[in-house]
This record gives sequence, structure tokens and C-alpha cells, in this order.
Amino acid sequence: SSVTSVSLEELSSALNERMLLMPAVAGYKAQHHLPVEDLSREKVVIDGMRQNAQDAGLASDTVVPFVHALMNAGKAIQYRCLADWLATPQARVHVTELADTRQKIQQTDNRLMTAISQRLMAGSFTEADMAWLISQMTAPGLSAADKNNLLSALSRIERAS
Ligand SMILES: C=C(O[C@@H]1C=C(C(=O)O)C=C[C@H]1O)C(=O)O
Repeated sequence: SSVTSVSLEELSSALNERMLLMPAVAGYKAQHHLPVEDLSREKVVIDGMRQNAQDAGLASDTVVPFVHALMNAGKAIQYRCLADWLATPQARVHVTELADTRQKIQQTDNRLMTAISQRLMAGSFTEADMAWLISQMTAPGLSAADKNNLLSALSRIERAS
């Protein structure tokens, strides 16, 4: 149905937009000599996502592996950016405030939970959905394994009963 394809497109754009925000986060951290991994921020993201999931009618426990996969992919992109900037420091991006970028990340996370819940109202993800989603994950710096981990965690998300 059109609801299905609209929510799948929304899921895919929110996912890509989230990944495209990672170079700005990495650029800020490089400039301020901060590590990529920020566990206190990860706790905030997980708690926020659980709340978003619950508000969207999802079983919040089932989104946690997906959130970890999102953050792993986000960190992987950042490490790849940092590695690239060793050879071409002039290519380093962004003087964007971290708080502003994180606010944008939070908005994509909210959209993700809503779109996933909408899509699951029509039933589970199909093989065709998964193949389409993989083909649409075009943000630079994602490996095939990152994409597979994201989709396998996505397929474990359930609506609240
Ligand atoms: C994106 C960031 O970098 C890492 C990835 C996170 C994420 O994907 O949400 C959260 C915390 C960090 O470990 C960040 O610090 O905001």
C-alpha cells in the first residue's frame, strides 16, 4: 500500500540523514581532541529512543539492538573520517556546534521510530523491503557489514502488544 512505501521511504531518508550528520560530529571531535565514543551520550540516545519507541507504539526493548547498530555504524563512519583526515587534514569538515548536530540526530531518531512503527502496522519487513533499504543506504563510510547489522537489528523490532 502507499502507507507502506511512504513509511519505508521515510525510514530510509531518516537513516541516511542520520549517517550524513556523522562527519560533522567527527569534525567537532577532531577539532576539540575528543574521543569518538561517548558513553554518557549513548545512554541519553538509548533512553530517548526507548521513549520514542514507546510513544510510537513499539515494544521498547526490541529497539535497543537497533539503536546499538545505529550507534556502531555512526562511530564507524566517524573513525573512517578521522582516518581519511590524517592524510588530508584540509578536508576536515565543520565548525558546527556538537549540541546542534545532536539535536538534528535526535530528530532523525524520532522520525525513525515513527516510520518503523507505521511500516510494521502493515506487517513484517519483506525481503524486498530489506533489499530496497540496502540499496538506498548510500551515505559515505558505511561498510556492507554495517548495513547488514542495521537491517538484521531492524528486523527484530516489534510493535507493542
Ligand atoms: C554521534 C555521536 O558519536 C557516537 C555515536 C552516537 C550515536 O550514533 O548516537 C552517540 C555517541 C557517540 O558514542 C555523538 O557523540 O553524538
